[in-house]
Amino acid sequence: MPYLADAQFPKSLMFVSGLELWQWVNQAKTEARSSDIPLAEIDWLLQELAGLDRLALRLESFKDLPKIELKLSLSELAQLWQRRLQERVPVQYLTGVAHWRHFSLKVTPAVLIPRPETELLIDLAVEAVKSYGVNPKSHWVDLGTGSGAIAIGLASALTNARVYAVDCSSEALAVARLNAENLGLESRINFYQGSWWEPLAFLKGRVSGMVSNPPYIPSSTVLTLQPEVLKHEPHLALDGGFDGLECIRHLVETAPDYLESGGVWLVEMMAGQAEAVADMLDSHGSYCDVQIFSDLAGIDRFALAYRL
Ligand SMILES: C[S@@+](CC[C@H](N)C(=O)[O-])C[C@H]1O[C@@H](n2cnc3c(N)ncnc32)[C@H](O)[C@@H]1O
Repeated sequence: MPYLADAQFPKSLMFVSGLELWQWVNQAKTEARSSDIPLAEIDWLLQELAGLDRLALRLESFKDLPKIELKLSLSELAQLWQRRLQERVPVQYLTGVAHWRHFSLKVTPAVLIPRPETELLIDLAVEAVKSYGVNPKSHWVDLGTGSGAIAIGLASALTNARVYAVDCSSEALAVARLNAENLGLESRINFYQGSWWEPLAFLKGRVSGMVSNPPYIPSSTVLTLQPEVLKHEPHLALDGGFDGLECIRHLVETAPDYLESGGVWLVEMMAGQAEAVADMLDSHGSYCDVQIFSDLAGIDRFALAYRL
């Protein structure tokens, strides 16, 4: 069976009894425990595919329902679950949906599954606008947009901004465009295929904010990642070259040509990279007020600076 996201949903929905589904859930929980997969992932599957809410899943109250609508048959659900167990396919690729901030985003294996820590980039951008008087109205860019998560977050939070989203992958851009359309934000975001700033020459000197979650994992570390990431997420989204910093270094070098004075440079990075990134920004000569912010786990995760 392909990813659910690739499959056509059947024209008529499938029905199972609450008891049948509950029995399947119990078996799936046993399998999850022995495969070291969080039990919450079964809930995610059923929230998407059976329309059950978290409370019904936690209290198992769905067990008493005479019939539950599924988006696929019970045997297809079991097949999807086997792909999770055996091939270690992330559940978001199986359902085709990832929840990020208050958005439901389509995801396919062409895009990185947007991570919870990345959500904070939007708050940092909003804070920069409020506290440092960065222009909220003009041009903001999301370089390496993937699913479009950051561009969508910026367009939604900075209601007067125009957002320019770039990715070198045409497949990723197709997903990002669809997400923007589904959320009614397509008129606020322009999408470009190309490498980093290269398609945005017309914005030189006029950008208020650059936000990016570039590939930042050292090439040799990529090969050691858990199978969910290594086997299923796009390497183009992960591999940051020999020291993991190749893309970030490029963004430090190139952004000054595009940012207006006072414009913000904001990037996500990996644990252990903060000092090197702060040094690059400090020693470049085009930035001021270099700051490092941590994520909710206390890891130094974001670097922010302003164009002099
Ligand atoms: C870590 S992912 C981030 C995706 C998304 N912004 C997010 O935060 O979930 C990095 C993205 O950068 C893109 N990318 C890699 N090299 C690039 C390049 N030279 N120019 C533009 N985008 C690039 C990848 O295709 C991928 O979508």
